[in-house]
Amino acid sequence: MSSRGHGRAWFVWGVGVFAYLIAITARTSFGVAGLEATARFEATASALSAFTVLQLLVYAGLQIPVGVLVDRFGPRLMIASGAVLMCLGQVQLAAATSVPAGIVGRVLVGAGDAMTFIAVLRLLPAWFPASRVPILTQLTGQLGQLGQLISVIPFALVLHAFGWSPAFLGVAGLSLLAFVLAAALLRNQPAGEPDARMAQGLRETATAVSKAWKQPGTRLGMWSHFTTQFSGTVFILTWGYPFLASAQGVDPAVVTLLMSLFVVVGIICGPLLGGWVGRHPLRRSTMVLLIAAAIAVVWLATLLYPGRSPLWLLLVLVLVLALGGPASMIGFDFARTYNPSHRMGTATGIVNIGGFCASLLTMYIVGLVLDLLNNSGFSGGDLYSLDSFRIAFSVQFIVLAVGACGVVSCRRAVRKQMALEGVRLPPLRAVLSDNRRRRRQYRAELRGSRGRDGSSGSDEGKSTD
Ligand SMILES: N[C@@H](Cc1c[nH]cn1)C(=O)NCC(=O)O
Repeated sequence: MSSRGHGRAWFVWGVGVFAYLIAITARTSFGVAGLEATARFEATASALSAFTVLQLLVYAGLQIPVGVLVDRFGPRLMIASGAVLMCLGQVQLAAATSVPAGIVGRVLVGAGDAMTFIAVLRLLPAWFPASRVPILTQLTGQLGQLGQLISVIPFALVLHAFGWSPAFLGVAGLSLLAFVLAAALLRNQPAGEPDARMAQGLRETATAVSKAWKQPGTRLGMWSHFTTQFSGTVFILTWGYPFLASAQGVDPAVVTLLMSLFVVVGIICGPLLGGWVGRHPLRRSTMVLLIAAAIAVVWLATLLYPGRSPLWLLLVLVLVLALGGPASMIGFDFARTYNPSHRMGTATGIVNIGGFCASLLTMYIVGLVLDLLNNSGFSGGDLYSLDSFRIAFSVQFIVLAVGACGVVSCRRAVRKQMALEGVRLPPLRAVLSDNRRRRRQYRAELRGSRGRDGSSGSDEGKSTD
């Protein structure tokens, strides 16, 4: 690609990331306005939680249809249409004064949001060389999370200074801007490149979905997303705040700081993980399992700690949970590398269902267990008591175990398929000892060459896995 073509690729990616960032702002803004929503809609806590649950249900339910539509119509149309839906949803919310009217707004936002991320990921292989895609996938996911900060800072400021309608109209304005940029500047692929869109009828669509699902690499992506994303999502969107502030007695300002760390950790670790995945494509599922194990261990330590956990342990908890976001992006890398480009949207949609289903399920069960313990008298009248959270949060170990079993069993199927294609995976132990041997050899050569002429040696050899 020419340097002009390169510039254009970064520009297209920038517009896509902006649209995704605004989708995250639209997704998270309602959570910031919880107290105002209670007063405006005169709603109970469970009616308010219906807003979030419904929005996420719409989001998860639309993933496969949207994936199919991305393959059919291309990312530009989907990103622009998603921005229009989110804009309409925020305008509806700005005007709504009853729970049903508010829910209509959130459903529109959930639908528009569902159309954005998959379509933005679909732009990457069309505009960039394959070697850059893993890092750019990570960067897309992490930069998008900055949308949460827009909700927490400028949106909250406008909400408190000018009220409900101006704040939501402001987010509607940002979605309108995303629409204009996408419609005017996005292109599905560089000029002169073949158009990967597939015009297909119902029967071909069903076949495409079934082929994407039958590909074990797609399911490996879905279980990877399922296993790594949910714990952090549940923590950030629902139960993290009451757990830290009420059960652990952390100062609210420190809680806000801990929650903001999520975004920062993702931005730092995402590209590192993306680079690692690019260098070790045959060890992606091992990384997924290691991060899932780290999440299980840090939860075990926090929930078993006698009494309230010290701040350092809560900090480690937040750091490890935040790693789950970048780790879940490995799932999309599986979808991309195990499916042809004309089926990538569909496969990405299947992967994206994993983490959001696990999150919805866990959010619901944790709430249910907290309610049950409170109604039984176990919580001593404190819905958010530490002992109740210890029991309720333990549900996560079951979800993690189910996810890890899914990863291991799909990985076996993928490896069997690779063996049939003649790709042999060297055992991890052999790779690690080979790496150690190369490092020793490199150091010895370096010492030798320094001894001879004082010059430095060549770069360290890359690992072979
Ligand atoms: N795994 C997330 C993205 C992410 C990255 N860091 C934290 N979260 C994901 O699946 N995103 C899809 C979306 O629509 O946001």
